Amino acid sequence: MKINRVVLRHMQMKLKAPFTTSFGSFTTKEFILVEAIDEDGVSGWGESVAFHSPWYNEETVKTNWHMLEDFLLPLLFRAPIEHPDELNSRFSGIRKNNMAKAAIEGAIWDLFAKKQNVPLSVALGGTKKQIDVGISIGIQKSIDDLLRIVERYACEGYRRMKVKIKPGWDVEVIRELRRKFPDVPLMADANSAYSLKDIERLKALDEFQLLMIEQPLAADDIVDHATLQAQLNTPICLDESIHSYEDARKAIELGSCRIMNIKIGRVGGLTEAKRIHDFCQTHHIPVWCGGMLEAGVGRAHNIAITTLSNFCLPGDTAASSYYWERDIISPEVIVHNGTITVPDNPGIGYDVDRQQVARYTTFAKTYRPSLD
Ligand SMILES: O=C(O)CCC(=O)C1=CC=C[C@@H](O)[C@@H]1C(=O)O
Ligand SMILES: [Mg+2]
Repeated sequence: MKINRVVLRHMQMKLKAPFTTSFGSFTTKEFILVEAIDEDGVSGWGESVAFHSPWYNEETVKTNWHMLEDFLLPLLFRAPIEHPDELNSRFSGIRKNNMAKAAIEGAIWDLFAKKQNVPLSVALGGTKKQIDVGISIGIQKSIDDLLRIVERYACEGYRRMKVKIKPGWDVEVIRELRRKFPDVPLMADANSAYSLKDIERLKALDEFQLLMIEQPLAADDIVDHATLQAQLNTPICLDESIHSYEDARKAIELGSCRIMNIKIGRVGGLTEAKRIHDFCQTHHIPVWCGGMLEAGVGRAHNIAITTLSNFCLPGDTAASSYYWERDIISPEVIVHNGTITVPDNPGIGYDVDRQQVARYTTFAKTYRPSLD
């Protein structure tokens, strides 16, 4: 594939409801939409999941734009691409900045699948035609508000409920949830709000048959998580701690987790996500696809990777309508009784709605290979 040009668009989409975690709350999602166009005029689409501020990891919308403009696109334009797997090594001289790498790599994977005339899921080696999905619910003002939201989405058939916890909003909240929903598949995401000093409080969650506790300790830790997992019956799931195949290998070797949340942007792209998936599969560690409040392009990539066989727990890929008044893809992502039917059109499988894209674009810039 010879890339003729890449368009970066800075997007702003208003969330239907504020998203609150132990770090704070926001109501608008800013992100970069990447369109890579080849010499035949075919477009591949990617979406950066970096937030406006560095609360989830060290990347932001602005750092991603800088990395794409000054480093990654010049490397992309340097030579034609036979297969998207090449980009991992082509970008290997750039440290970290995984979300920026994943944004352009995802666009190239979409373009590659379209050129092969196969769905992205098939190009990745996925086999599932339907995927089970869960829903992630931010911290609410009251337990009653949380119970009402869980009730609504359990009735809609979502296969798993993910609620946020933090010190002071944990044991009592989970107890009330279990009282009202004794059988609903339930997990808690702590977003690193605890330390080993809280071990007794975290052990108290063992009585509630949670599917997992996600990222209870520091975002860059795998050692203390191993100490904690040895004392918890509930499986620990790592999210923020896992940035690469190497991190996944070390976490499994140390026994830091029994489940892994794979986010394409956090690990640097679909190629690395697939490597981690395969490694976890050989070590009997189930994985699921985390979410980053993606718009439709990122959501489509998440659906495609979730068709790999070891994605055996429901992920955070809810319907477009859970986040947006109008998404940027057509058709939008629909969840029916907790499942998504995997599109079988070429590439990401959804059309990008250019009218909606234009509506949410605040500014855009086109990049071409330099003439030298
Ligand atoms: O995209 C979704 O619906 C899930 C969003 C979500 O739960 C998260 C996004 C980013 C950081 C966290 O707060 C949390 C997560 O850890 O997965
Ligand atoms: Mg998480």
